[in-house]
Amino acid sequence: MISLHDVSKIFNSGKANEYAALRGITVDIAPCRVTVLKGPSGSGKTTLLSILGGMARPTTGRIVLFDREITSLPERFLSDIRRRTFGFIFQQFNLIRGISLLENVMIPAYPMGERHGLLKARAMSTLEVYGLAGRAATRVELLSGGEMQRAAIARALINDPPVIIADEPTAHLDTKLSGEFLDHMTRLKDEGKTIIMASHDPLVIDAGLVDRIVAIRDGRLADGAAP
Ligand SMILES: Nc1ncnc2c1ncn2[C@@H]1O[C@H](COP(=O)(O)OP(=O)(O)OP(=O)(O)O)[C@@H](O)[C@H]1O
Repeated sequence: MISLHDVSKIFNSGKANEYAALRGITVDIAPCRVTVLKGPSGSGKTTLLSILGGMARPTTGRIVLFDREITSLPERFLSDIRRRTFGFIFQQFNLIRGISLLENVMIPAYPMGERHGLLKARAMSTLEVYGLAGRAATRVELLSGGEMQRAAIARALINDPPVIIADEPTAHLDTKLSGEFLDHMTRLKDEGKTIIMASHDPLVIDAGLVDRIVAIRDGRLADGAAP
């Protein structure tokens, strides 16, 4: 469903500090499966996730999403595809402090132009699924760690994207919360979502829900990794 063909990402191209974060990556992400990008710090996992999720463009190579080449689409088309296709869960969750949980969850849907009342009702029912409806008006910085984690998942789901992308989602969670996070991902997988996570956490890598591990080292697929 997402195919990268010979993708590279060069930062600071042509300058003294030029750096090749990804080199010659060819990979196919299967639908309705859980794929984990595994590799040491600095190996290129976040860069690869950003390219898979349409948040960054490759320097060279091609991206095909649902049989459509999206490599060179103008930003306005790409951002529309990004919003409809992907839900993002960031390391440390990146919730916006100072505003309520409900507003945080609604933010990714604002550009879709839906009527405010409808969007609010949808956000509330998503919060209900995650046991957070009673906390909707609470500023996010007042939530517990577990609530923040569920809030981040709810926000990623607000546009009902087919693909969830999570960058080191358990890096700042204890074992119990990490297990709960994986339980949520298992349920989403059962609902047919495609899940792509970057992680070097053994709890994630060895989890039963993982269908495929893509190992990365120094910006390349590690030896033996099939596309
Ligand atoms: N905007 C940028 N400009 C220059 N170099 C960058 C930029 N973003 C990433 N890099 C470099 O590219 C390499 C890969 O970074 P990336 O964040 O993808 O690795 P990672 O595997 O996700 O690491 P971590 O597990 O520490 O998050 C690193 O050496 C990083 O310093």
